[in-house]
Amino acid sequence: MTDARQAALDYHANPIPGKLSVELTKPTATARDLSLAYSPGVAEPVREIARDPENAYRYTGKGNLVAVISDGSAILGLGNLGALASKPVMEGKGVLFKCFAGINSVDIEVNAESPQAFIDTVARIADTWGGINLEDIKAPECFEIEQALIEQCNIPVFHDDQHGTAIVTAAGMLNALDIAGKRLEDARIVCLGAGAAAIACMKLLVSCGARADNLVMLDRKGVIHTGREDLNQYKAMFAVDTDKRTLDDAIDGADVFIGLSGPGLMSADHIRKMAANPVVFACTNPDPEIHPDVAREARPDVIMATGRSDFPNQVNNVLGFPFIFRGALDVRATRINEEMKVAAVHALKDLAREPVPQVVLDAYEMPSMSFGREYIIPTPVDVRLLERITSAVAQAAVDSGVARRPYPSHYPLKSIDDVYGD
Ligand SMILES: NC(=O)C1=CN([C@@H]2O[C@H](COP(=O)(O)OP(=O)(O)OC[C@H]3O[C@@H](n4cnc5c(N)ncnc54)[C@H](OP(=O)(O)O)[C@@H]3O)[C@@H](O)[C@H]2O)C=CC1
Ligand SMILES: CC(=O)C(=O)O
Ligand SMILES: [Mg+2]
Repeated sequence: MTDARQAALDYHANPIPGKLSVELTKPTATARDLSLAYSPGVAEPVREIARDPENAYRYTGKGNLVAVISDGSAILGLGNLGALASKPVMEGKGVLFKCFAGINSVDIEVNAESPQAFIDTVARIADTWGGINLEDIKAPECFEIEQALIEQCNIPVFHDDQHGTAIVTAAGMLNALDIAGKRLEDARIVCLGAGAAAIACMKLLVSCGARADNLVMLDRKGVIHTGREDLNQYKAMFAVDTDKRTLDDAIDGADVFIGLSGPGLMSADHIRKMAANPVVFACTNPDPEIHPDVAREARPDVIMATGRSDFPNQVNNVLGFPFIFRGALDVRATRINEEMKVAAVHALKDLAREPVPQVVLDAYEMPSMSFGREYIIPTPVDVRLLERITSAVAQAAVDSGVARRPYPSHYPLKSIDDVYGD
């Protein structure tokens, strides 16, 4: 067993199994405490919530509680390994919710025999939460599942692999192309993968200015072109009239490669065929489409990102979902709409251009970091993400009419200790 593998297993096993626990927020030491926390006192908030369901936000943890729900059908880039095997990732998302945005979460792994069974299961427990983060559910089922749950729930339902990934990818891409001296409108883009993350990323890039006819998407069978008869409706939106059939064909002269597919699928020869200053986002986790060292050796002019924490430029939805949910919860948004997503893109993109605080340099053991090839996007430990993205998302929710509460008077948030306000 490698040292890294053993270290990861030890981290999860010791000193107690798992990465999350539940904490108490009220005193429980005395008979009086217990009579308030449980019988008879607990009956009072029960009656209040039965009278008006909105009181659940006042008397329970609902307003700061997000369910992280998966069926384990697309766990990272590891594939369909089943609901239970997804639990370490879902606990991990809970860790990130808590440490970066002060949000409590519960992970729920659902064994569902069909998308409808999954939808029914989640819809029946939806009132418990302030929001629902769907995670690692494969395409195309994820699209139907998310849409149905958005329609059935009056809390935000957000498939992180789609929208969290798209927001972070768009922010990183706008910055990377700027550094490369190119415009999104002109960029020739190749996207390897045509699933949850890829479809959502390409949709958002198009709405940010990328031209659909400059974009080639590939799945396991190759280029998605208009001559194919095996395309589902989501892939068909990206079918182009082209004689290119393989990654080798498509990558020739491309400005951008985005990998949301599987490990090791891009070669040094592929990257050598790209245009000057190629932008390569090899975002499959844990092992990217091409290792950054291989990419840099083949193309010293590459602007390279991965989904991992151990290389520069981590393009990963961790930069999005904790802060997006924070903003949505704090204005009690009924949904996370396009305006909120676009606001998050710009907040994230703009923050990368500001000086990096010493605490971030210390966390990354770097003498310096500044906007450029090796720093196209902020790091997840940057506490300013909490301030900037959360404020932008909350404001967009208010402006677009999906907020049920006004813009929070305790914003901007400077730390997770401030999330409950005064
Ligand atoms: N960095 C980040 O923040 C994120 C990264 N990801 C990564 O993106 C990847 C996809 O996740 P997700 O979209 O949720 O999963 P899905 O199962 O929805 O989609 C996977 C897609 O990858 C394609 N694919 C798989 N193997 C190959 C191959 N050999 N050649 C071409 N295409 C291939 C599949 O093709 P087909 O349709 O033919 O089956 C499918 O379109 C994962 O590796 C995941 O780790 C996902 C979310 C966030
Ligand atoms: C980061 C993430 O959500 C994924 O790889 O699936
Ligand atoms: Mg995921």
